[in-house]
Amino acid sequence: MNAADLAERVREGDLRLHELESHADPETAAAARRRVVANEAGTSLDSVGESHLAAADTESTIENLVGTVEIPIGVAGPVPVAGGEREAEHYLPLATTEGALVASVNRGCSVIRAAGGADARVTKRAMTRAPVFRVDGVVEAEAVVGWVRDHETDLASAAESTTSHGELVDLTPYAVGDSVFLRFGYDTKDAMGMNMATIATREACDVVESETPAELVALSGNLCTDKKPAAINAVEGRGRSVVADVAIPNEVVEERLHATPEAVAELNTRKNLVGSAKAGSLGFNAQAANVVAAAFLATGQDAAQVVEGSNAITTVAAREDELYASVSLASLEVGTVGGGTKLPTQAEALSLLGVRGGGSPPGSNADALAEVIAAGALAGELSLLGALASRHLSSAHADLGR
Ligand SMILES: CC(C)(COP(=O)([O-])OP(=O)([O-])OC[C@H]1O[C@@H](n2cnc3c(N)ncnc32)[C@H](O)[C@@H]1OP(=O)([O-])[O-])[C@@H](O)C(=O)NCCC(=O)NCCSC(=O)C[C@@](C)(O)CC(=O)[O-]
Ligand SMILES: NC(=O)C1=CN([C@@H]2O[C@H](COP(=O)(O)OP(=O)(O)OC[C@H]3O[C@@H](n4cnc5c(N)ncnc54)[C@H](OP(=O)(O)O)[C@@H]3O)[C@@H](O)[C@H]2O)C=CC1
Repeated sequence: MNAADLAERVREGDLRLHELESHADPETAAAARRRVVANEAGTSLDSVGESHLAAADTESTIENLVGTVEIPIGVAGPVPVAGGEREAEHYLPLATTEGALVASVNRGCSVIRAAGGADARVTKRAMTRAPVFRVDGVVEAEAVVGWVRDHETDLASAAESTTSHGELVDLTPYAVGDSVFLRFGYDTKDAMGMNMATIATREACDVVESETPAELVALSGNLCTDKKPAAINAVEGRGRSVVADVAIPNEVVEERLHATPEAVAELNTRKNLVGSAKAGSLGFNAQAANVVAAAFLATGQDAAQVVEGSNAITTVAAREDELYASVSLASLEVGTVGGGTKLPTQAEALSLLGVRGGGSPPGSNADALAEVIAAGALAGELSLLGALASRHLSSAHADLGR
């Protein structure tokens, strides 16, 4: 059946919009859906439908497909990074519609290059899922928590039976009145790991329910915390915790950022530390989310997790001959397998960074991705701090962003 006929059957109530793939190939189904939706809205979805991405290749990333949205992608760099896993110098792909962003990160990368490169380290790996259980009260909560502490190995065996890659590395119980939360943390290797951690935790919950009086209320009890601003992620970390730093000779700061090291350091204290504290912000940084979001879109990460990616602290210190700068991203959730990483353009962006697919050893590609994003975030911080210190922010955006 062709797209027009399928669209007609949907309009007649004979087929539901999300059932089209059962009656036609994925491309025809998407075309029919476009017709129905565009017709109802009295608009055109021709641009949305003009895609290089084959509908069949979107499987397991989308439902009710109508096409694609295009986001420009630029590159900043190359940015030399001496990471825990590897030393590399790559262009960082950034997908954004904010004029001046790539120029800014590019300038920051040029500063990092002139300084001889950034160091970066992943300091923690733990993708978390925290189910919530119902108990009678505090006495039962104590008993359940005690049982969980005594049976961590059993729970790890149950959880790890669902995956050949994931490892349970942390299990922290929290009791609140008649609720018990168990925050499971997994090393998910090269996967961002949210599906993996959720499936594994479901298995462990079955054991808790069969061996204790606790009753599962929800597999996610929001203490995980996924896709919501939360202090627990900023403090304990989630996904990968990663730090990047650089020491920049004073003359490079003055030449490329048009500000003195002292001015940049003072600005960082007043803006990123004092200002953020006064605002009650979880992000003690200037624009880490800009780089995280643009890198996430380019490389097929889950965009909603930019929320956690913005949990970053930027520190800057004017030393005798150099400016020390660092960015610590507490909860950067990235993968090089799974999710949107397999889509062709996103996979190419991962290839540009040399981190496409599973790493050897497993986890090393996702570590390297986290480290280069952290170095990119550092570049963004340096350039924006420079622009603010030299009063160039508004003119830069007037020139490049409108
Ligand atoms: C715009 C610049 C970089 C000019 O900076 P400049 O030093 O005047 O420019 P330049 O022409 O001398 O070039 C210096 C370097 O910048 C890069 N560069 C320069 N132009 C380009 C370009 N067209 N395309 C790519 N790269 C570019 C490039 O690396 C170049 O080095 P070169 O390669 O020539 O040796 C600077 O003024 C700047 O970084 N401004 C800050 C802009 C910024 O950071 N915007 C980010 C978004 S702001 C936001 O969303 C968050 C905010 C601000 O609300 C958060 C908060 O509250 O703080
Ligand atoms: N379920 C949920 O609650 C949520 C899901 N998501 C979505 O979850 C998806 C991401 O989940 P995620 O678990 O990362 O991905 P996938 O569900 O795509 O699973 C990836 C699988 O790849 C396998 N794998 C192969 N090689 C490797 C390797 N080198 N390292 C790690 N795993 C490897 C693993 O299989 P095996 O385990 O068998 O070893 C792993 O489970 C995204 O689409 C995201 O949007 C986001 C938020 C919440």
